[in-house]
Amino acid sequence: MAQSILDAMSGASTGSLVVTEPLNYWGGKRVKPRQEKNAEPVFEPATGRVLCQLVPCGAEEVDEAMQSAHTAYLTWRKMAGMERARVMLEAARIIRERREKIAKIEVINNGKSITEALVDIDVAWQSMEYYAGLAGTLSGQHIQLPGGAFSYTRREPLGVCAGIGAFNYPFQIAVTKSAPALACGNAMVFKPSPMTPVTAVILAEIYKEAGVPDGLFCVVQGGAETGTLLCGHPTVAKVSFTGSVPTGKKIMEMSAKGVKQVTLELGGKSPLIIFKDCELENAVKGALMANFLTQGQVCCNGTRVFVQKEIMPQFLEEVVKRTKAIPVGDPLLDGTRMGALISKPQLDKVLKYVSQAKAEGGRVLCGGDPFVPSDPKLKAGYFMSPCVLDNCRDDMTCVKEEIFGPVMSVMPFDTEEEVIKRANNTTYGLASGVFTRDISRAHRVAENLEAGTCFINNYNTSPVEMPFGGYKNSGFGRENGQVTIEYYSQLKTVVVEMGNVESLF
Ligand SMILES: NC(=O)C1=CN([C@@H]2O[C@H](COP(=O)(O)OP(=O)(O)OC[C@H]3O[C@@H](n4cnc5c(N)ncnc54)[C@H](O)[C@@H]3O)[C@@H](O)[C@H]2O)C=CC1
Ligand SMILES: C[N+](C)(C)CCCC(=O)O
Repeated sequence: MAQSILDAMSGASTGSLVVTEPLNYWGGKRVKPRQEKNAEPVFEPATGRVLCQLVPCGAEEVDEAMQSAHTAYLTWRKMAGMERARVMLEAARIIRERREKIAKIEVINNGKSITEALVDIDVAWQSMEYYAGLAGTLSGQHIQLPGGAFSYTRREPLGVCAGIGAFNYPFQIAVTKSAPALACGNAMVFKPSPMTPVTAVILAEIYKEAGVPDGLFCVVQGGAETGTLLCGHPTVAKVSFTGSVPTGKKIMEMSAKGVKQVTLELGGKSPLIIFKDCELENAVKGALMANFLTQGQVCCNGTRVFVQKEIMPQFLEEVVKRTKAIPVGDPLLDGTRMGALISKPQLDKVLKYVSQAKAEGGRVLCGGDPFVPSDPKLKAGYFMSPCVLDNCRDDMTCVKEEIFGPVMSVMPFDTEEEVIKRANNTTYGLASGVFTRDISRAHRVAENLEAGTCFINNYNTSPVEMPFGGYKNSGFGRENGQVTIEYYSQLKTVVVEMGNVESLF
């Protein structure tokens, strides 16, 4: 059943898919929404056509999903880590087997190129394999106490966790949150972004096929209101959120009321520092990777590109040449490297940042305009040409605010000391990057940058083994890597007396 829905949907091409199957999932099956009168259209970014209807879940539906997740949790938490691992490895195998189909649907819903979506799905099954591998390793400590007494610690699950996702990596975010959660013995109720509701439910079906108890991974659809219901629900032990800083602050406030743990993966305005002793071609490639993946809608993008003055002309010439050569268009074509932005309002917002940059003294070296592909079916898609802005200053809006579009701002610098100060002059702290051939400088810069990640001589690589998360307003908690186990589990101390109780009373 689940596979036949996927097979049918993935037969589509750009401009032809209409999704009518229910997008909620709990109790081991897709669940029809109750409040059809609240339906809102979801658009295919490449064509501007309606892809499906989004019907937000209300309190009753969220409650049903929670109960279903809690029931599954009671079974799942009792299973040995190795048993959970076996189920998760099967889920990883199924994702891998269906990678092309899932990627295709992700592209139709999100607008990114198929080349990128395939990488996203590969990262998803790798994440599942990685946390399956860790599921059997959860363990505690044995502590010897006087008189033969001792204590030991147990790493236990938290319970039902809520996951709230952004639109830019819909399937991958659902896996990045649920894989470590499930490995630790938790259940998860996940709410995707209302703009990208289609692929999370495919993950739910894959988990079911792999053998998780019904309800272990539930999907509820909706926007801010449904998200609020999740954060306030008494069953929820932890909220893991990916999205913007303003929403992250609200999530934290709401979670505080129930003393729920939170992980916040928020936005950024990351610096990429290119020294004159770098290998220029790699630095240029790195700058493109730091700015143009997923049409620039990536939280950890290095959008403030600081280039040492002496190499500025060569850098600009090369970066502009390569940016102009990026093939923009139908995201399902193999040759396309940049697809459509997520929505019309997002496209308008990004274009406005470009005009404002011009008004504030920036110079557009290329792109920054709406792009209309020649294919008639793409005429109403949300495309723009990737943009390089020169002549930027630290006080310009395009340098201070997260644009979330394909816009690179370039600024000159003189010295290491100066550039570190300028790079850190932001409330964000998600990522950073440095290109240099001087290894002492590379590590010194990495140490001094206030960010959760520093890439040396590359940018935006994302192996699942390494922790990812923010400093400052970019959030806290980590995703990926071993450390995430700590964010999805809690420690119990068991104290064992071997002698008589020495009472003071
Ligand atoms: N650090 C990270 O890992 C990542 C961060 N982001 C950040 O996310 C932003 C873009 O994503 P968007 O989807 O536009 O962000 P957003 O903050 O508008 O929405 C994110 C999610 O929160 C939900 N939501 C909105 N208001 C809510 C509320 N009051 N209570 C509960 N849930 C609520 C939305 O429905 C959506 O599922 C950018 O700022 C970007 O930097 C995006 C991807 C990764
Ligand atoms: C996959 N990667 C590293 C390009 C981006 C991951 C963070 C995000 O979801 O925006």
